[in-house]
Amino acid sequence: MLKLHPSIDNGFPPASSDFQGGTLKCKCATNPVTVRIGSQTAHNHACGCTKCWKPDGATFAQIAVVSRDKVNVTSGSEKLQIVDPSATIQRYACKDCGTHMYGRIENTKHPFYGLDFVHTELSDETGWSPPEFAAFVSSVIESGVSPDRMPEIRARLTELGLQPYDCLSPALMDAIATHIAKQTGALPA
Ligand SMILES: N[C@@H](CCC(=O)N[C@@H](CS)C(=O)NCC(=O)O)C(=O)O
Ligand SMILES: [Zn+2]
Ligand SMILES: [Zn+2]
Repeated sequence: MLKLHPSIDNGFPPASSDFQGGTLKCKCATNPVTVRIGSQTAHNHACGCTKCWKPDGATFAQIAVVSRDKVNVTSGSEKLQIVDPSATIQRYACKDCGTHMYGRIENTKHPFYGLDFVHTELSDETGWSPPEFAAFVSSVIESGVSPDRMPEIRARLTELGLQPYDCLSPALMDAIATHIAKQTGALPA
């Protein structure tokens, strides 16, 4: 059976109204890193890229955004390290178990500056915004998935209601391009 992601394979519940967030916990049995997320997330999606953290056995990551001022490390901060300081998204991972706890953009000109990237399946709470689409689908090949399996993977994502894209969704790509056009002057600010 094709395994995309444990929070996706069996379908997913809708978001709870008035959901106020929850606490993400890494996979360490003792002294886990915990991160409090103080609001609902947005733009949750499956990501097939090689950089996003995936649970054991998963083909895709599941990742959402939340305002960076709603993200607070509540324990184990000494165990966090940035996976790749040169990446646009600085992913803070637990150095003991490898789980990515949040990703942050420090470039103030980046279209997504102010938003952190989080994996809400690391929380025990239910009610988080469900995935809406699948991004960077072709990139799973870079993790070793045979290209022959791509039709099956795209069909399954579509069946689950997650439209597959090979970059981000058109709405997010349009938002990025609009932000850049306003910076360059191609569109009025
Ligand atoms: N094909 C590449 C795509 C990587 C990529 O561009 N990932 C996207 C989605 S998470 C991104 O925005 N990356 C920025 C970053 O990793 O800093 C891979 O799989 O490594
Ligand atoms: Zn850990
Ligand atoms: Zn990714």
